[in-house]
Amino acid sequence: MVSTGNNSLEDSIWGVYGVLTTWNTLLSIAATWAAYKILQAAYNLSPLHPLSHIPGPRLAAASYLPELYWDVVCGGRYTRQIRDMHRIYGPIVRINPSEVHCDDVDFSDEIYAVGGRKRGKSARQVDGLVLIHTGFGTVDHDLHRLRRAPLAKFFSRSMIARLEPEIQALAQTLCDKLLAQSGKEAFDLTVAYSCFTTDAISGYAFGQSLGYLTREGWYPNFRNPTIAALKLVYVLRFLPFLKHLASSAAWVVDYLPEDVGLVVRNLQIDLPKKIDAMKADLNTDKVPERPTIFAPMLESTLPEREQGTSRLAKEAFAVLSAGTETTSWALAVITYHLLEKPHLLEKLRRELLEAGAGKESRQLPAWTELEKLPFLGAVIQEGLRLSYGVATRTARSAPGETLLYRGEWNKKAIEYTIPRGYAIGMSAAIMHHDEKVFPDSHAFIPERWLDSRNQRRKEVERGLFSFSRGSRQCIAINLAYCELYLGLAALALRVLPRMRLFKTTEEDVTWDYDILVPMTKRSSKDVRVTID
Ligand code: HEM
Repeated sequence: MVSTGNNSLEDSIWGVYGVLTTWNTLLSIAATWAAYKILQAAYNLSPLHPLSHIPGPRLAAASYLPELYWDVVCGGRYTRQIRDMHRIYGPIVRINPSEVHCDDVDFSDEIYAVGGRKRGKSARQVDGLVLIHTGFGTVDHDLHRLRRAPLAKFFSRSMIARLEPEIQALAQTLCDKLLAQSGKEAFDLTVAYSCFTTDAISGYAFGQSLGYLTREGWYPNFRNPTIAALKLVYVLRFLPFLKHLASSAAWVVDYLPEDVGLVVRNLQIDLPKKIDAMKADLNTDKVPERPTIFAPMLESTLPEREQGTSRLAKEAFAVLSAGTETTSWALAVITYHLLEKPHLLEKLRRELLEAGAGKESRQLPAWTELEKLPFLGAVIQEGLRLSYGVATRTARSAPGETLLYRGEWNKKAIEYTIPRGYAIGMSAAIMHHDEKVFPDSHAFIPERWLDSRNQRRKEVERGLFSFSRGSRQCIAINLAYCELYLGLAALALRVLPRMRLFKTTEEDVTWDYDILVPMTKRSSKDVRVTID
């Protein structure tokens, strides 16, 4: 059909009209959204808001923009801003429209309470985690208790004591592998330690270790993919729907970079397979060769909806990722300082030798004996302090109580109420530099943990926040200490005297930004060493 001139003019007018209408609609939506946000910001700033009495920057009280800017645009730098806010506004500050931050260790037992006092997690904090439906990622107090109970038994002191021979053996394998680098080029020690901690937790939790220490070289390992996943935390906090894309990644696992593929394969393929096999074994009463983390979850009184394969796989994966980076980074920080200050290493070795450990011996004193050594314990505490564990704030909310803070600021008494349900948190990266508790806080000084009788100083111990506190503190403190005591003792006796730092300075172990865990300057190449 041939169109007339009138028709094409009419089409053009309708076309322009269509475009204008679409633009108008989009503009109206944008204007409505902007008006809504302005009204919301006005409410956040008004005396009507339940947090209006808490001091802090006005922009942070009005909107999440400062947090978005520092954590997403600048990459994990809001904790530093929060630290600076405390210097201006005091120990209690409002850091965003719905959250308060505290910098007073004396209030920590109220925020991280135990003994039947309910503590939820902040929903915004959990939104950044891919590991939804895990204990770690659970907002509600009661549901968290239900999910944590079977795991807590698995990580009890008596269970970990039974694991000691295995950790001893792994510590020696780590030393063998490090010594085999003798005369070779420099390598990344952080990655080597991560292979040790990954083998320990994977062997214990899944019945079969990932075997990174017995493989040639240090790659692939679990550190790189864990860091890659954690880098998304702040983006997901602002765009939480994106985390659901992760569930489709199993389809493309063969095309992903090797280390990212490793995470996806574990989470989406290998762990669900193990769980299904374990479920089948339980149905046939087959006794597993050794306990795994799945047995207590499947045999517990968890309701059936909590025992789905996908949820259990995520829970197991959370344990794997929480158990590797924290402990290995603490070991790396300790190693750096011992190599940088040889008199501390000498002192530590002397203590170990006096306790009966042989110079080149592969047999260490028992974990319980090592725990009695004051200087070894002090070195570990100081390493935990300067490695922070989780550097970012870990907020809690009290759904059933209003919290009352009483303290002092600028020599005046202050008092604030934190209304029920509102998140309030503390950050290890800030607390561990409280100069009142840890004078010269950036320096590595193990002696600060000991008094003149070589006993631990209680007031200093109270300042350590590495494992968090209360009902949601780290579930695997026993395992972490077991790895640190045995790993460090073996290293100090057999490897550290032959280890040299390579192009590594204090900057390479100093917190610069965070992605839950602390990160050093982006240009850093981690702790690199050679072996004589
Ligand atoms: C130096 C070593 C470690 C440090 C500093 C550390 C630190 C922490 C912190 C601060 C939390 C609380 C996080 C929050 O409040 O959101 C936590 C929770 C947790 N950690 Fe650790 N951790 C360490 C080792 C381990 C190990 C070896 C494992 C694994 C076996 C592990 C498994 C977990 C789990 C499962 C949770 C969640 C507990 C819950 O929500 O109930 N951690 N850890």
